[in-house]
Amino acid sequence: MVKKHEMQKYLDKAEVLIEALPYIQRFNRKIIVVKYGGSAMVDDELKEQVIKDVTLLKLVGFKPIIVHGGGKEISRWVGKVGMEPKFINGLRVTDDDTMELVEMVLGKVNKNLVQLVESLGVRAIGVSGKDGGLLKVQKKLADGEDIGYVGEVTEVNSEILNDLLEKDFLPIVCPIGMDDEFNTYNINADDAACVIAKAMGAEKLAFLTDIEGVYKDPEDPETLISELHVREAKELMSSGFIGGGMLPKLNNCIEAIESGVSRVHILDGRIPHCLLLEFFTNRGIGTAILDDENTKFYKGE
Ligand SMILES: Nc1ncnc2c1ncn2[C@@H]1O[C@H](COP(=O)(O)OP(=O)(O)O)[C@@H](O)[C@H]1O
Ligand SMILES: CC(=O)N[C@@H](CCC(=O)OP(=O)(O)O)C(=O)O
Repeated sequence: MVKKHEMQKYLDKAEVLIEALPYIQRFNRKIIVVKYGGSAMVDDELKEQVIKDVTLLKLVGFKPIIVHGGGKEISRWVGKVGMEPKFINGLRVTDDDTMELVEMVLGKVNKNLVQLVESLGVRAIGVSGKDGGLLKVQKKLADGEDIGYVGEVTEVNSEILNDLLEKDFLPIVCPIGMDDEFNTYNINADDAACVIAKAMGAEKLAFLTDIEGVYKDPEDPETLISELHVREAKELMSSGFIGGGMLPKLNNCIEAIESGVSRVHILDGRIPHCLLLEFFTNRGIGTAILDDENTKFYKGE
């Protein structure tokens, strides 16, 4: 029996569940792409919380697909073997040796995520973009410069992911692909998440990262932007205040919105259960990227 003085606690829990109801209805059977990267990946406790959130999304009837990164872990291993990690415009310069390391590290990250999801009682399948020709690529240049085995996705074989979802698996995608000659390429995980969200007709694309969201000025935490229209995002990209890994991320947000993904969000993966907070409460967190025509408030619709 619930004691009288404990009743409020239980009522509060009931309130939280009721608040989630419209969101559960809205995203029921909808495809949600979660790009998982940044430091939320290197902290074991946070990692477990993120994976628990995604499995919960699956169990309440959404169709999540995880696309993971692992850039920090790759750089750690690149350093371990005595090489220096190098990036241009947020993309890793990838020579033969680096490519080998990237594939080894991302393969390990992929299976570790599969293991975590399986341990929570949800069936997961880890695939690399090589499997079944999931991600076909061509060489990607950075400002016209050749940066090695870095791929730009030219084709997504969405049939594989649709089949996995159909059979109720949670697909976990590793951002590696092959070109027409079957050479292996390293794909920025934000790029991979964006093309997959587009090809799968995802309702929502959420980028989990290691910062609160997009800042107008990254030196000033007061300038966090909670709602960013595509037009403003493009202006911001040319302002010089967007740098490093935020460049491909914001570019992909714009690309996803312009290709019809309804909801695109950058979330702080360091906040425990940020995905649940974003999906199931009235309070938006992080930065929502919005269509220019969307004049309504993101969470107030
Ligand atoms: N204007 C900006 N607002 C937010 N982050 C920015 C901005 N400019 C550069 N960044 C950097 O982008 C990083 C996020 O990109 P990245 O490290 O590639 O994340 P992930 O590994 O999650 O893909 C932040 O940690 C921050 O250092
Ligand atoms: C071409 C390129 O830059 N590939 C990325 C792939 C991993 C990644 O994107 O990881 P995060 O999302 O955790 O940064 C890299 O080698 O770091």
